[in-house]
Amino acid sequence: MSKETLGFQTEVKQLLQLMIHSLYSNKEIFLRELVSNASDACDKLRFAATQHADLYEGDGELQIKVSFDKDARTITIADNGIGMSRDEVVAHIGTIARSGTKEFFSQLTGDSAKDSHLIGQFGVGFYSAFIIADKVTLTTRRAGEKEATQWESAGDGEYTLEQVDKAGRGTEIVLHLKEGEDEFLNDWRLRSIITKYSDHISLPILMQKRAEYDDEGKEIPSTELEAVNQANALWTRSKSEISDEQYKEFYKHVAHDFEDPLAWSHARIEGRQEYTELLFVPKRAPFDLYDRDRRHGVKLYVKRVFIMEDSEKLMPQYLRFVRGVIDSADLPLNVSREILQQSRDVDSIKTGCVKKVLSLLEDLRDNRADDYAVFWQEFGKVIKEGVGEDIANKERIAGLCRFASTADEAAGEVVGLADYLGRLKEGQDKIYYITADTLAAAKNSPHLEVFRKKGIEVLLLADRVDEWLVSSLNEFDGRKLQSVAKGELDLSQFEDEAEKKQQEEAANNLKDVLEAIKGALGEQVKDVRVTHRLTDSPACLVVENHDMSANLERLLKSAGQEVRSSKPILEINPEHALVQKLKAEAAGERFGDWSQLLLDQALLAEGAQLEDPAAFVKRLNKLVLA
Ligand SMILES: Nc1ncnc2c1ncn2[C@@H]1O[C@H](COP(=O)(O)OP(=O)(O)OP(=O)(O)O)[C@@H](O)[C@H]1O
Repeated sequence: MSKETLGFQTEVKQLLQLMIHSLYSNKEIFLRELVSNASDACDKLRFAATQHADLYEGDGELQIKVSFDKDARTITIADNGIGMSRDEVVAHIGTIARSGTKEFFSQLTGDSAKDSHLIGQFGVGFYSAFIIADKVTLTTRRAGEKEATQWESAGDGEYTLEQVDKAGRGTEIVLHLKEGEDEFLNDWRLRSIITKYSDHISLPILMQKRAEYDDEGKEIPSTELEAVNQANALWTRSKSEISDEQYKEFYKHVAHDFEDPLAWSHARIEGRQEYTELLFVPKRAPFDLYDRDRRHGVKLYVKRVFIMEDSEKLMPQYLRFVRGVIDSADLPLNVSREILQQSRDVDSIKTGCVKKVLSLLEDLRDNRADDYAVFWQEFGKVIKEGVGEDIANKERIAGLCRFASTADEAAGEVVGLADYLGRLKEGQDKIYYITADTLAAAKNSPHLEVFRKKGIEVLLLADRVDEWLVSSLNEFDGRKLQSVAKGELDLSQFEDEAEKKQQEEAANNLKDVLEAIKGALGEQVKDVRVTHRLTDSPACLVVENHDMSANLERLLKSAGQEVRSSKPILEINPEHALVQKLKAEAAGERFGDWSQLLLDQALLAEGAQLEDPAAFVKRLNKLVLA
């Protein structure tokens, strides 16, 4: 087949530009990325060969070779891993086959200073070659196939594809260096980059042996190769032999991340199941955190043979940001996805690893508050999913959660449930919260008025996932969670006799008016009653304890779900001037309008949309002008 020219996907062009700008000051990472890909390709071959040993084709020793040619001004990275077929080259190199990519790139502003941090969320990979090269030639032969494919591009929007001959399987990448990048045509420089970033790779990374000198000081060039790295899998070494730097570099390799991790846990577990886990918490959420098809999770190895990546079997959804490896000593090597789905052994590994991650996060929470704040900012909403998802660990996960609160509102700090319990008022036996669709709506909700007055703290829940969280968490540390917008409010333990008496009288005085309002509003409300929740507002809405909150109802409706509305109860503030006015107008012709206004403003205050806003405006104007 003759040479064909194809165009890059638009996003690839954008990625290349972004990368060259944002990574120029750290350009040596191209080698880490290419070596990392080569090592993944060898891992894949090793696994494929557990089923088809002939894939090794007499070239059994997996390795990566790095070389350079001063005269040609090229650097070559070659592996004898799985290689790629022509179709795979088109699919993987020249296209970014990740859903959400378009949306991600639409966030770019074109201002490289502003955009440069975004590259970290995306990962750099193969294209990082173009930071230092103005032409890249990739030649690859898929294991088990005869034909090889050559891909070549100057990174300017197009690439060529050609069928070629290649001696062995695997991939060879030749970088033709840009003007001014000659510092990389240097044995010492390349070796030190490999040691810095890729020492932990479990395969040997080979380079030509250093030149020796004869007695007369003449160079004897050697054609022998030697390993530049330690070439044993990092997680198999003992903790005391691994430096923080090495852990960080290993993380960047497994996670394809660009930044250091926030924390990690490394342990060898013995007992019913024997395995090693090395798990990392990233510092930043990837752009596709909420994408169901996202890739890159925890990698499963069996006796150091890579089996697969990104298995939900190894980490629950709410810990989907965790990266790293689990290496089992007991699972069979030819374990398939299907077997994994049902394996009890895998379940017990997962249970153990989840506990490790939770301990790691608790440690972060208790001992590294600033880092925990970073973590919470990035992954808090995902962790909250865990309260509903992981019943066995519900209480621990709830203990990790942070919420906005009415305590110290000015500081805008988020608080944990344990902090809340530590500040309970004398006689308080519940954890109070309010849900709303924005923090502002929660904060300004009329339901909080009496709590503010009495100095009782209320948690302000405004994340979508919060409704799910509170529906799964009835209590924490033995204390019930109670919505301030649900049920009859009983704060009698905080009230003195005089207050109680006054409330009773107020309710008695308004008895007839309550009935009249109820009559005027008809089917719109379940009941109308006097409240002690309010100090400043005339009215608010509540639902019964077992009913769905109005906020959840709105969330479900906006997600297109059909929900049976639960009728609210209108509670009115006997002290408020508007209510007093209503009482005075009880027999008047405007009573119906006043009642409707009371209901409508209570709805607006909790963030609801009126069914007939125009009628509301008309009614309001009529009453104002009367
Ligand atoms: N040396 C190689 N041998 C075989 N396949 C490779 C090789 N290098 C890259 N690939 C294929 O190309 C794909 C894209 O590589 P690229 O480095 O762009 O992204 P990645 O490594 O998958 O992820 P990230 O973008 O997060 O780094 C890889 O997933 C792999 O399928």
